[in-house]
Amino acid sequence: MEALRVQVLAEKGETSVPSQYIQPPENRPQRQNPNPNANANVKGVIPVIDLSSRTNNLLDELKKACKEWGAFQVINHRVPIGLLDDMRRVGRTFFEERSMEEKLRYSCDSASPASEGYGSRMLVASNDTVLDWRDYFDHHTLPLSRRDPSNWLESPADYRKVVAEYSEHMKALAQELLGLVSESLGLTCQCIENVVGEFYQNITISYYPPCPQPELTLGLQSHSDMGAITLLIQDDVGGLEVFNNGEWVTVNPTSNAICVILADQTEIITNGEYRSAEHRAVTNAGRARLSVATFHDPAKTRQISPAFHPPKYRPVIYGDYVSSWYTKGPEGKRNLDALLI
Ligand SMILES: O=C(O)CCC(=O)C(=O)O
Ligand SMILES: [Fe+2]
Repeated sequence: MEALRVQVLAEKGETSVPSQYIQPPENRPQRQNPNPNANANVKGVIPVIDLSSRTNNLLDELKKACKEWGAFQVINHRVPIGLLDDMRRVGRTFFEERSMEEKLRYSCDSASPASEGYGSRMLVASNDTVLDWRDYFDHHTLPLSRRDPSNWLESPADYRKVVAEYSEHMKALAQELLGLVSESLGLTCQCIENVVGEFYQNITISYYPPCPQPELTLGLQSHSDMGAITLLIQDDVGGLEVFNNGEWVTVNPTSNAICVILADQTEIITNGEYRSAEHRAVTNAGRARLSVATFHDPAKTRQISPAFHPPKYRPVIYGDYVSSWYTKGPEGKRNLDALLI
């Protein structure tokens, strides 16, 4: 069980998924509307923000996106597109070009949550949670004191260099975005970053093998991210969905865009002015999908509290928040709601 990876199941060529992967009916993805245009009229489209437009409009657009969605895509973000492609390329070689024996040498410690390496289960705790149709490789990238590139792949030859460069660019973009988010609320540019403190950054490559029963499964169950801000890139397959206005809306895969997902600590710091985005990944029967999520979190010892008065959330030590998330599971947003005053 420990070593079980979704990719192994997928490669067996079964026509049905094991029962642990079957979602209860209320969580199953809706069947796609056969007419995509009909969908577009009803559903919103996740906002796309051009970061090169340094006008007042930018802050207005950002404010609207954060308020209505808690997620948006950015373009013209100054992260080299070649680096996004490189990150996808080196990540894909791990899943598609290494033998299972080789891959398992990088297994994460399944007994401790969020440990670095190759894994499949987001949660350690209970036996009765439905499993995600996903494998992943997690890298601890920042602060440098927790970075040990010897835990990362050695090949392709540029793997570690790409991850290190990608980490740096994502950190800079996360800082820029938290600055803009702060300003859009009339706070000083540094405000949110000052509450978060030094970034604890993880880069997680997720790999969703084709699934024989996509209508019964989820690649990743509905959740909001725990930390401050997540920056995500995906390939051209698509599968990331954001919950908005009672509906699950697909984030269009755009190879040069970066998807920004506000996470729970940003909701607390903004005193609920901006909500963290509930999102999930759906599977498909045809093609494997790859995404790379870069999480920016506070230190476990950091106390997070709202930057506005009167506060609507109780202060929380980030490490306590994480423990409760791993114990209770991410379903809905009950960890965050528990802090509401
Ligand atoms: O693969 C995706 O698109 C979603 C990944 C994600 O939400 C996560 O790792 O927290
Ligand atoms: Fe997420």
